[in-house]
Amino acid sequence: MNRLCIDQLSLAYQPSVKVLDNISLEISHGMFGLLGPNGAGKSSLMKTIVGLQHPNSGNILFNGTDVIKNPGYLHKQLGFLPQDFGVYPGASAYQLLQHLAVLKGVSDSAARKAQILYLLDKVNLYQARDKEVHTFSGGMKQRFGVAQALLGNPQLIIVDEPTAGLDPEERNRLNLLLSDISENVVVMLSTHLVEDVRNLCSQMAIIKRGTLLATGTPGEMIARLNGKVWTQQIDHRALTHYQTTHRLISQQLIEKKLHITVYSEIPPDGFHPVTPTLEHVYFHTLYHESNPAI
Ligand SMILES: Nc1ncnc2c1ncn2[C@@H]1O[C@H](COP(=O)(O)OP(=O)(O)OP(=O)(O)O)[C@@H](O)[C@H]1O
Repeated sequence: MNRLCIDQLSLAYQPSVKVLDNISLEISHGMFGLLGPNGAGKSSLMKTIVGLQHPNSGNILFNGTDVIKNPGYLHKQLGFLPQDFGVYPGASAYQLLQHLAVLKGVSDSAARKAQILYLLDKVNLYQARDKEVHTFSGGMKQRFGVAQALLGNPQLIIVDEPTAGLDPEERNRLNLLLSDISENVVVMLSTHLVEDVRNLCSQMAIIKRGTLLATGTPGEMIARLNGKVWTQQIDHRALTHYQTTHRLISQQLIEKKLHITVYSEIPPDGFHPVTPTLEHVYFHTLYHESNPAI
């Protein structure tokens, strides 16, 4: 079984500005979802794991081997899709994958060809295999990026917002592919789509300003909110009042009427209970777990 252990990892791009602050995570095979708002440190964590950033302190072990000291050990087993994935002009999808597969050590030419065609089919680019990648649409480039990350049967796959910019059909296709692959390998993905984490991930973490706020299985994290989420339709002029007197999780307009959802351990006056969702967990964690003032 593959296992990634991150132990007390800290990173600062500039002295005294910590982008990752003492992060510890134990991740086994399956899909691991990393949720957090813009600037939380998701990409920085991923870049540090793959060796593109050197941490200020802490350890990263993959299957027991220290990958900060032995980056070569991880690179042989790693597939990575960065957020800003660039491509060389002039090369077709097939040629570029061929080149990248050789770099990844897929030395048998028949196996290499079979794997490239399989992946092109899986990411729905088989018909476009002879087109130059730099002419692809944003969504096609993203799908190409996922294909290159899967070359060479990696044991650790790290994908930074893999479905960003994809239409719903392509998003589903990629999610299914990643889910299939994650049966035996570790797939870490960052996303802003709470729904994707709920549907796909067996483990997850929420980070904010470089700090780990919560980790667990989506089911466990939702269960912790059972009986503690309440909703009510309110007059929009009363919103400020509720913001100061209740732990607001979300506000939503439904047919032009303002509905608020709050966290409370006892039934608040005028509210009725709702079944908690991962979105409630996410916003409750972001707004209240790091600042349980009210
Ligand atoms: N190379 C860098 N030099 C200096 N600061 C950086 C660098 N890269 C990221 N940062 C800062 O580190 C913090 C975390 O950024 P990061 O890109 O890791 O967040 P993120 O959670 O991936 O955000 P997003 O969801 O917007 O992609 C931000 O404040 C960002 O400005």
